[in-house]
Amino acid sequence: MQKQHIIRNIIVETPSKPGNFAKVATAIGLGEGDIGDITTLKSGALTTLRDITITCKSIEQLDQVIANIEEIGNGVKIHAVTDDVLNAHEGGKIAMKSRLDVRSLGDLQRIYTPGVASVCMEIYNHPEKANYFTSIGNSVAIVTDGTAILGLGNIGPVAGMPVMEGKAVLLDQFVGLSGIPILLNTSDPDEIVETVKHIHKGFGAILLEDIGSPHCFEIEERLKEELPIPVMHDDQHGTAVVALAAILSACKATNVDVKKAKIGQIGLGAAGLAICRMLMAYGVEDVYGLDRQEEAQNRLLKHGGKTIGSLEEMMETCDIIVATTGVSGLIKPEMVRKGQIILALSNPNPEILPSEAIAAGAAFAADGRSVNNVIGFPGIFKGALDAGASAITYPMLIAAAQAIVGHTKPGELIPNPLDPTVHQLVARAVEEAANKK
Ligand SMILES: NC(=O)c1ccc[n+]([C@@H]2O[C@H](COP(=O)([O-])OP(=O)(O)OC[C@H]3O[C@@H](n4cnc5c(N)ncnc54)[C@H](O)[C@@H]3O)[C@@H](O)[C@H]2O)c1
Ligand SMILES: O=C(O)C[C@H](O)C(=O)O
Ligand SMILES: [Mg+2]
Repeated sequence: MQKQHIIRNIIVETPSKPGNFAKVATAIGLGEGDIGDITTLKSGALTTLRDITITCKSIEQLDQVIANIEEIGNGVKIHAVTDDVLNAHEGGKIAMKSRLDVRSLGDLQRIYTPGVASVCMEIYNHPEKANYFTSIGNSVAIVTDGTAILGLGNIGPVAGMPVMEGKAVLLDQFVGLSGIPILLNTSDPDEIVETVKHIHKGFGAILLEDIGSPHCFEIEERLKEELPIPVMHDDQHGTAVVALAAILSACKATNVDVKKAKIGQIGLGAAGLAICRMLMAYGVEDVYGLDRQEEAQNRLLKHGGKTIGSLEEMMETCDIIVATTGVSGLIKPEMVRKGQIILALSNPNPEILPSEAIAAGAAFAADGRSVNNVIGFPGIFKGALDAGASAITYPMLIAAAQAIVGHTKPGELIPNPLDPTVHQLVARAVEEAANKK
């Protein structure tokens, strides 16, 4: 099991004189806490109250940070230490809400009975009208069996629900789609395929999330074949789109021809195999893969990739390294080659911290927080639904990656996911690519 990040909010009062906040920041830094958002809650003549978000690697480190701040004295006081991450999850992050108000009898008759019967019959007689007169075309089922929740492993679908709710929040806020988590009490491929087939009619598309390998491959393939709506396993193809985009941006910045570069993928599970397949579909000639499981390596060979003997050999051979193993700290700084591009994408902790990789000589380095499928999946689903596509194809995924690259600032690997334009651009590119077929 992975070690966790401890995120806490410290409410600190300081005398309203220059330099006092600097003392608090130094105390946090000396305890190796990482400062995030800072909100001034009160700015009085005598004292100032701030809410400071900090991230620590352990509870012991958090205790050290708190002790450091308390030691400052001279009017610097901690009022509270709160767990805002946990608080934000109270009651869950999503809710099914009505878009219409029911205020009068007329509303009731229009929205519900008897009015609704005529809409039912309209759809019965013209099934395609369900797209206009229901929310189906705007709804995405977020399906998990809980077998590969982030890099936390098989913690089950209920423990994975906060991730599924998170994906729903992102679909809503970035592209206006309704994401509805479906938690499966089975990880048997036959049962999953059967269940999704039975419930698909209520959805415009199916997003498979955090389903472990190798069963995720069979499940996605079968559902794609058997359902008339888009199905995409986000950990495979959403991740592959974003990894391709980051690689293209890094190559642009370093004048490297991506198709001629040697690219090494460590971890050939859901994300890793899809990244290799995406790179090969883009035209990269030398894609090398490494996994501790032989069957995962064989899968890559079947898809036309190459394997390599060891982690050390891969780090020596390849110009670009992508890692999706779920193993924090797997890549040691001494393995990094000067000028390498390193994407250590495992969440919640990367195979090597970007700062360590850069200090060890990498030209570009990023982790799974910045190179994250959040940049891809909302626009991919929106574009596919807007196009009325029955499937999500490689040309649509490559168009998504190119839209991301087109919106990336020089010197950066990936755009800011909070920039709403990027999701609109991805959606438009995917829709256009779908319509080209
Ligand atoms: N940044 C993103 O957007 C993003 C998206 C998807 C997945 N991920 C991360 O990628 C990681 C893997 O996710 P997944 O869904 O592919 O899981 P997975 O279980 O399908 O794949 C992990 C693979 O890594 C291999 N592996 C483990 N330790 C290894 C080692 N020491 N050397 C070589 N191979 C090793 C395993 O055998 C397995 O095949 C997770 O941490 C997840 O959070 C990140
Ligand atoms: O959920 C994320 O942050 C990205 C990805 O889907 C993952 O499983 O790590
Ligand atoms: Mg995931």
